[in-house]
Amino acid sequence: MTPRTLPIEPLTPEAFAPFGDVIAARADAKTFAINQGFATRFHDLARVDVGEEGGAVCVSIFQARPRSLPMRLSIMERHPLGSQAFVAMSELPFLVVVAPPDTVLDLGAIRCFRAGPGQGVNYARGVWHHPLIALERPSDFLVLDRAGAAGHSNLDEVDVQNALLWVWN
Ligand SMILES: NC(=O)N[C@@H](O)C(=O)O
Ligand code: NI
Repeated sequence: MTPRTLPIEPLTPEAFAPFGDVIAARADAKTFAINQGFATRFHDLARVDVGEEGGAVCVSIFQARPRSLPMRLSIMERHPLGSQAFVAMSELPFLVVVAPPDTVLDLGAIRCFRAGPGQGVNYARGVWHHPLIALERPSDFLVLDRAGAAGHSNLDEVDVQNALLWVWN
């Protein structure tokens, strides 16, 4: 395999649309002034899709340790029964590595986005992604994904170390 470095793309709703939603105070969001004008609601930003096979929304915090760059991708995973959202609770950037939700991972279709301060992502159900890639310092993430009955596997994984896919800073 020839080593390949993935370009790091800016995270925009349009570019990320094949993989899910960008969770942010987006310019294209439907907004409402609420709470007597003391807040603005950026409405309905992401599709939380966890109902397959009796699933329910699960709200968690991931305390993530930063990865060091350059980094070779190790694994790609997907959750066939539910979406998964990550919203940084710090002002730090993080990397989002994704591929389309085909049953078989397409190594050539893997893309890397950089989520900036104030941005989060919601992986649509079945979208391939690398496990959370936090940067710079330990940081917390709010995570919304699927809680389901035992015995319903919601995780497909592929070891991609031999694909020699790298992300640099
Ligand atoms: N293991 C776990 O819950 N996290 C992964 O699904 C991930 O995408 O980081
Ligand atoms: Ni995941």
